[in-house]
Amino acid sequence: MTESTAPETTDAAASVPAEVRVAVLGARGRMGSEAVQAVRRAEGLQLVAELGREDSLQALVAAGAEVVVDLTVPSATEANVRFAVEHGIHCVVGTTGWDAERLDRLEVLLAEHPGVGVLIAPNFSVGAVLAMRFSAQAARFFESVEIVELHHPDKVDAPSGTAARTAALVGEARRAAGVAPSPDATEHDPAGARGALVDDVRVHSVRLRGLVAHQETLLGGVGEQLTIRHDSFDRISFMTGVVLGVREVGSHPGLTHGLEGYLDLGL
Ligand SMILES: NC(=O)C1=CN([C@@H]2O[C@H](COP(=O)(O)OP(=O)(O)OC[C@H]3O[C@@H](n4cnc5c(N)ncnc54)[C@H](O)[C@@H]3O)[C@@H](O)[C@H]2O)C=CC1
Ligand SMILES: O=C(O)C1=N[C@H](C(=O)O)C[C@H](O)C1
Repeated sequence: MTESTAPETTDAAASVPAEVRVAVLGARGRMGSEAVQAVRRAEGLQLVAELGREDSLQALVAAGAEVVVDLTVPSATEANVRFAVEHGIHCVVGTTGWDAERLDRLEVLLAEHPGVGVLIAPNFSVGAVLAMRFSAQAARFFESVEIVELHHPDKVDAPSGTAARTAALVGEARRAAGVAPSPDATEHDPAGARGALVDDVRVHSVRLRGLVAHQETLLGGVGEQLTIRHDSFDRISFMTGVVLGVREVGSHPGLTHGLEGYLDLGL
């Protein structure tokens, strides 16, 4: 654990714009270690704590964190966020596992703590956010839609949070437009070769050494196909979104689901 204690206010410090005090949870992981560097580089942000699995969440309070970035594991993220919200600390969450039930519980918690902001971002990359939005926009114009997500083999969850969110957005758009589920004559699939069904959309998960994070939305109509593909070749692609989230979350009380809540996509 690395942390610094909360500073005392002095008259001299009062004239200098305060830096946002940021803690990273999961700081030694693939994303967390990148986020630590991004926060260190970012103007106006001060890294006050880097916490790992063994560290007590009380260190967030001791360090005077104003914003916590959660990049841990699906089994830990809800308890982390609950602790932060209950202590008045804003949260920027990239960890997966935020299903509808968890989001509902979080909204109830946030209603009890007005003024605290939480961003749940299935993907911090601007390209991925756009790909999700484009997929939702296109969804009603095609008879068939399936999603293929491709990730590094050290990823512990499937389907990816991005794919689950894309499927939810696509499913919602198709239902709103009265479009039927994609046609599929499969009668016999004992091995589950047709993938997972998420919001009436088939999602296929590939795990392959050499990959980082990639996704295709395949949209099929009679005699044509549209493919919306996004590739993150490096985790640096997520850092603009992490820093934007940290800067914005304090100005957006309550729950924001998706980085697009802080972006003017003009769509
Ligand atoms: N929203 C986005 O743009 C992105 C989200 N992710 C998600 O972020 C999460 C982390 O991904 P990776 O960094 O690749 O995983 P990782 O396994 O490399 O890192 C997770 C880290 O969290 C630590 N950890 C586990 N429980 C903890 C706890 N209770 N408190 C503090 N630390 C704890 C682990 O020891 C590990 O160091 C995953 O859910 C992944 O899907 C990953 C990339 C981009
Ligand atoms: O584990 C990862 O690597 C990633 N996780 C997120 C997800 O599950 O969607 C975001 C991105 O795909 C990378």
